[in-house]
Amino acid sequence: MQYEPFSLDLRSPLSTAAGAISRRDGFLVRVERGGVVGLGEATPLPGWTESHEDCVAALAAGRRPESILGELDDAGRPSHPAARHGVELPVADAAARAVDESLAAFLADRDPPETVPVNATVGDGSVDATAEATREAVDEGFGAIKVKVGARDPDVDEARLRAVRDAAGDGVELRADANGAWDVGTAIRLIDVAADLDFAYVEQPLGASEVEAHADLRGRGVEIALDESVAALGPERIFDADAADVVVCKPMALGGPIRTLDVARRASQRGVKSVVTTTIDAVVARAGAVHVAAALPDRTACGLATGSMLADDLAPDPAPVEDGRIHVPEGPGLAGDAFAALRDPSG
Ligand SMILES: O=C(O)CCC(=O)c1ccccc1C(=O)O
Ligand SMILES: [Mg+2]
Repeated sequence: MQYEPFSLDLRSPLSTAAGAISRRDGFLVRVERGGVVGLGEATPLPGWTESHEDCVAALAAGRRPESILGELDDAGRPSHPAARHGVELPVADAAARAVDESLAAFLADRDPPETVPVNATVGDGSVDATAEATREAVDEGFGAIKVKVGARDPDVDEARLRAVRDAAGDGVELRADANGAWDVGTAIRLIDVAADLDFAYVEQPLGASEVEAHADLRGRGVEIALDESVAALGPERIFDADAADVVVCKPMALGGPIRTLDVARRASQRGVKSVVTTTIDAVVARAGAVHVAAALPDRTACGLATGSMLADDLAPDPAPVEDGRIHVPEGPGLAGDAFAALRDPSG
């Protein structure tokens, strides 16, 4: 196993209620299996994964991939999800390449679709900037748009939600992500506005640990999606409390593509929908997440249109967004020969 660090700036910071994300520091990982080099990526984001420091320590030189895969916490969840993702992805990539299948086909129970629908991500901004970003997303062909809320006064967020629906028109699926910023009173108020505007879901209205309170917010005419809660407490806790209509599944936070698909399958068995998203990852992890989305048991727009947020990347994107959809790379593995230069250990 080899890993090398990278650092990528965002074109402009993504402003959220949990702070702005302006740079992504991670690791490109290579694992060789039976003469086949698999590619992976570990890009930690505190709040969803271990710290950068803990990720480095988990990947530290000389560690065997198997030991990283097996490192679990008391609840049986990966203790270093980003590092684990950095190992599980190349192992899966190499295995898929060895049998000449795309990663999606290798992971899925059935033939994966050729494309997956994705949502545009509109960061926090003024009412005008939010409306403008929404119009741009509609013009680009997105059929689903997620807007970040919770960073501003609730009156302003209410105006922003109305501006998004106005700018998007009736046919577009809308989502709002508060990143845990609201108290129960504010959440009820904004959830009722979102329901009135026919939003599909509100993501993480309350703090990550507030499982029961989230359960109480369901059934108000807009679905409740959980993201930080899934990363912090694990999916079982969410399922057991009936706390979510939708679980946000970030492969980087859940410990890899196979783990993520396992969570999505368990969700589906419980009637809970899954949405696969990135933590604004580089191109290798994004491609991995596209394959996971293609292998999902149900079809919902995923939060994978994050590549354009980066000013630079590790390689050209083999899975760009077109008309609100991403074409799933044909393979073998992650992206056929598209990542050949990254696979070369001397490069
Ligand atoms: O889901 C999306 O549309 C994009 C991904 C996204 O919003 C995100 C990106 C980095 C960290 C956290 C989040 C989040 O969903 O809260
Ligand atoms: Mg979120």
